[in-house]
Amino acid sequence: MPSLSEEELFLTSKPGKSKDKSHTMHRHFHRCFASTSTMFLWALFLVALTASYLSFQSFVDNSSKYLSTAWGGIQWEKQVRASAQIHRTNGFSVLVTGAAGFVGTHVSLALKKRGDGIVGLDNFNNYYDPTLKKARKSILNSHNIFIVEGDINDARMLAKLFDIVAFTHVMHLAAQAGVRYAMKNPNSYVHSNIAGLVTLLEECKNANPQPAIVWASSSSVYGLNEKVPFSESDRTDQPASLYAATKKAGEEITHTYNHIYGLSVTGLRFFTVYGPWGRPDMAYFSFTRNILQGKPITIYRGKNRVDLARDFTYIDDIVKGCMASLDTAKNSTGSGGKKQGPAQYRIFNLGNTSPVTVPMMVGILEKHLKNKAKKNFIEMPGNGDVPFTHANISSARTELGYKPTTDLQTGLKKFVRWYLSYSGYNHDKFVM
Ligand SMILES: O=C(O)[C@H]1O[C@H](OP(=O)(O)OP(=O)(O)OC[C@H]2O[C@@H](n3ccc(=O)[nH]c3=O)[C@H](O)[C@@H]2O)[C@H](O)[C@@H](O)[C@H]1O
Repeated sequence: MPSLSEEELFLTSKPGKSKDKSHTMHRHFHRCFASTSTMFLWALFLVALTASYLSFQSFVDNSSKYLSTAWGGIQWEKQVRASAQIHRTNGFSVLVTGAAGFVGTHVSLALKKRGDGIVGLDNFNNYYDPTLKKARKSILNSHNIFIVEGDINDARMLAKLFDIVAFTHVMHLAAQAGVRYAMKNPNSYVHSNIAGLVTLLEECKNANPQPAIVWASSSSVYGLNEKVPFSESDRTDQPASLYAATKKAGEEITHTYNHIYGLSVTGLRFFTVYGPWGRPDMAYFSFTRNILQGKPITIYRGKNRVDLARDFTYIDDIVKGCMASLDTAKNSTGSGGKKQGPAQYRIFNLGNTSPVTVPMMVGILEKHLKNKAKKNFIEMPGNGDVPFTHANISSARTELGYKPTTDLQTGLKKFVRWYLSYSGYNHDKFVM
């Protein structure tokens, strides 16, 4: 049986005029239906398009939930360029990652004050109160330093920055810090200290010219070592925390990029840095807050009630070490992602060389705060802490001219002055 055409399917047999009328009606109906079905197909197509867009978005969101999209556009590019402008002869143009962090803020200001160009980058995560990071950002902005809100895992954003500015240096300070928090949120350490580092190095290696890199490692890489003071040549293969392990991994990863791509790398092992605008998760900071609020503090002790000790290092000394590292960093040798010759690879301890016990640190705070602490002593939990740190700084002294000058008494006095002013305990204005 011959099959009926679509048109025929809609034509029922009615004689005469009525047939014609009905034919016309059916034609009209058919046209209507045909356009409805076209519309239906279009609607289906649009639904499918929207669905695939949404699922792509959710893929992007899921795979990069830390990434910010608060970048891009003509105005943004203008701000980046203006901030990177160099205002001294032979000055640098530096990308400072973690710029709204404790060390990042101080280093950015020091660079700006001497006429270097800086672009800051920070993801403003909530590891500790982002209000403090925003307050630091305001200070930086008031010194004409622009801070890009973004994550070092965002390769597109980094590529854009390197597109806009020929950075001479990268001061890489963005990291997941804190020794004990690594037990609560291990993935945040992998995200920032490993994945983020690799993403950043990939962009640095691709950049033309390649920047020289100075970055923050940590005294924690010495782990369970007992030989003191800690020297750069000592073993670093027995970390006590995941934080330490990721910093150690960072040293190996940067070495690889130095070896394969000719990136100039300087790793700085910071020793318990403290001072104004510091990190609220650190002991000296949280103890200060508790002492003022009349709350108890917990002081850890080692085996046989031995006091823990740290080579507390004042922020201004650390800044000098960072600046000297930038100043003495040789150019990277690669170009277009290819190594052209051997490049500089350095690691330095930046400590104070005079460890102080934690109870002594508390005593100094009590004096400056004119308040007694309510102390609870407990045995150090197995949470990644090490019993003591002590830096040998002879390498930094010889090669960087690094010479720490602030003892814990003086440094904590400055910190307390800042803290009282920042927290509104007094109206003494603290100027950076
Ligand atoms: O040099 C580093 O590489 C690291 O320095 C810093 O780590 P730490 O030296 O462990 O500083 P911090 O937490 O202030 O504890 C100080 C002392 O107080 C003790 N401590 C701590 C907390 C507490 O409640 N009680 C206590 O006794 C504690 O046991 C310790 O003995 C940075 O946080 C870290 O990011 C990294 O940069």
